[in-house]
Amino acid sequence: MMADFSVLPPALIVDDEPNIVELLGITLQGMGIAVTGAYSLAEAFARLAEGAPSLCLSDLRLPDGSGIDLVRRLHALHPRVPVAVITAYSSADGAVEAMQAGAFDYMAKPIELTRLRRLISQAVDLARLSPMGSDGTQRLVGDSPVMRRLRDDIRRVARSNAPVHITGESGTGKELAARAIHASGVRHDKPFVAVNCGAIPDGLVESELFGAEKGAYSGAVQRREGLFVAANGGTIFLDEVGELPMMVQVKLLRAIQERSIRPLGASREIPLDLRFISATHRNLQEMVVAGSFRRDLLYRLDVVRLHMPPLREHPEDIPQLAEVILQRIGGAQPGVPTRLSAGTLARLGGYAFPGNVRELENLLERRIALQRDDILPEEELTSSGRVTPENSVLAAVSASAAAAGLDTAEAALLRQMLGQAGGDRHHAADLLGVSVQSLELRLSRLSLEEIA
Ligand SMILES: Nc1ncnc2c1ncn2[C@@H]1O[C@H](COP(=O)(O)OP(=O)(O)OP(=O)(O)O)[C@@H](O)[C@H]1O
Repeated sequence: MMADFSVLPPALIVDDEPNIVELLGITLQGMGIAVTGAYSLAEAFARLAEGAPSLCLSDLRLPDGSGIDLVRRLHALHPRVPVAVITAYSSADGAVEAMQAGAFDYMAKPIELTRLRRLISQAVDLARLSPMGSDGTQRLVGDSPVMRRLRDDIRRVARSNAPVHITGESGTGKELAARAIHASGVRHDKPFVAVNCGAIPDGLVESELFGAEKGAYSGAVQRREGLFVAANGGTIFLDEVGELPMMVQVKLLRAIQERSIRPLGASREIPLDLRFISATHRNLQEMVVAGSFRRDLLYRLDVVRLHMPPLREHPEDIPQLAEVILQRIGGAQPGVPTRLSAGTLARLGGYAFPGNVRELENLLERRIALQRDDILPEEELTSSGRVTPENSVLAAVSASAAAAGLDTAEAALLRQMLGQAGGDRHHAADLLGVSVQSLELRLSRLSLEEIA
């Protein structure tokens, strides 16, 4: 779809080399975007004071300072204005710092026109993305403060091409988060390719990822496109990236730096326009120290970090998660309960879930497969997962509320259960395992009658 750029304010181009300002200006104008130029940091600051540009392209090295200061200033003044930096060719030095400061992307000199046009189109798409992004975070269930913050972080990082590294225990939703980043950004209509780096035999990783020409190695009976090329234009999600063999780590580093790959046995490079998202449940810093993961690769992958909290740190999300999962897996089967009783929820809340949300899913799937009611027998919650009272569900309803006193904790629990019951007192009483009269008495004692 051809965008209508005419309604945008001018783009700001900052470079001390007039011919670069001219080249960028001509390209932008050719795409229908008005431009304004600045030849120093001071001049750029003066332009910003006049108003927000639609987007900004700036050299990193300016005569009176660093383009990173401009990125910071722009990000602070107008956080939704996309800014990209132009780096010196050899090393793309400063690119990682610029993206950490808020640049959505970078481009190395000498400037390649096809790439410049793509960068500008992405910047325009970003400038037009609604404040909340095209929201791909709905599938990440949970209203706890950590989950809300996570969804905000995802929407924020979705407005950039910077590589994201997702850490977190197994089953915490790292892949779900990667998909949400992709779905919330300007690449949402392009491919998302997930690769489990640990699941590919060492000898095949290179050809699987980068592709191979027919006959490139013994056994290569036909040409292989490779997953990077399959994902081109979109996002590649490298799960368990710590499992990559050293030789492939070198090639991955090159692919990120050069933005191109050469399939095995091929004579030419293929240009790449990819967003990299990686994940691991291992400690890559430790692997770097142990010599099994390249420090320079970690530096390139870990530009923006997202951490997925283990389920035991937000047990207050268990009821909602259970409901969504039950609806998803049991929705088609008549008679399958889509809510759990208060007793079951309390037992689940007292469990540490070493396998996190995936374990909760498995547990609920088993219940449905066995066609049992929603009672989870003690023996299913293995002793390894048992937790201490301080992170049980009742404590977790609101640890801070509990600290403020018993009444506050009770009020928080009543609010939560009424919320879950959609305001239905009978249902809420069921969830709590008390009579409606008892629930009403408690509500009245705590002056909460109005919330139901
Ligand atoms: N917040 C959440 N809301 C809804 N479903 C979730 C949430 N977190 C995880 N899940 C579900 O739990 C399962 C495991 O999630 P996912 O595969 O993304 O975890 P992971 O961290 O990538 O696991 P691993 O490290 O084992 O690859 C998936 O079915 C996913 O849909």
